[in-house]
Amino acid sequence: MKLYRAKDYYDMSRKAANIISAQIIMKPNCVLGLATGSTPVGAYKQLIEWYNKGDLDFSRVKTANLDEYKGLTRDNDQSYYHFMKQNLFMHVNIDVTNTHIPDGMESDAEKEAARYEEILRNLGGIDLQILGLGHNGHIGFNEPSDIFPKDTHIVDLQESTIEANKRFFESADQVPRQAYTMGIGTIIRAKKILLMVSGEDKAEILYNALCGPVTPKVPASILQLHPDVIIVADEAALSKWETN
Ligand SMILES: N[C@@H]1[C@@H](O)[C@H](O)[C@@H](COP(=O)(O)O)O[C@@H]1O
Repeated sequence: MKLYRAKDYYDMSRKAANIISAQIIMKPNCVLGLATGSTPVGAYKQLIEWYNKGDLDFSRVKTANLDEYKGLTRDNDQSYYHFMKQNLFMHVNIDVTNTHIPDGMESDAEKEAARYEEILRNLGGIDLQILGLGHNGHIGFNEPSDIFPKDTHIVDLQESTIEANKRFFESADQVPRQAYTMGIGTIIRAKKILLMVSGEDKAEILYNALCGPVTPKVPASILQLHPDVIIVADEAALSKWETN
């Protein structure tokens, strides 16, 4: 596990974008596992800037997103499909047929989970998986549980996640109660993982995830067992680390 300390959110974003760019430059047809949420937005912005300068080419890059809310149409401005379009895809030369996101409108959960796992298999595995960290230790939408879910599946979102994500919606009532997410097994099959963490509100969970026991009660703790994890966290997110 490699830990890169960043000064603040901006510095974290640039460091993470450097790691993503290196992946694209070294393997132009790489498969990127993408994340949503506020954490990776700055890194995506930086990638767009480098693309506009002619430094990056996304034409052969393939992507697979971690998760999607169940019941939101693609054009709903809170869907992760919409998020990816707005924050990255529409600004770079990526081929949309090379981008994959679970279909939130598929009501048959087993069918959607199987379809998404097959897509991931056909892509030949994820070269670099980008992750953010939920306040309860979730990665993707894998909520604290008694087991580490293996494959893509449907989840009931926990109250704390609904509460954390309501800032993107008009009210908590509008936050979907379920989502499709890659499983923990799906995530750790990625060859390399980049975990981005920013802010003091994530300090305690980051510390527990990386220094506490490996347990499905803290889903991100599984990362301790992955052979190639890079963490880019800012000083605020590392504050608990320093006092222990
Ligand atoms: N499903 C997403 C995760 O993929 C994300 O990493 C996490 C943290 O979000 P944020 O970066 O906004 O703190 O919560 C969301 O619920």
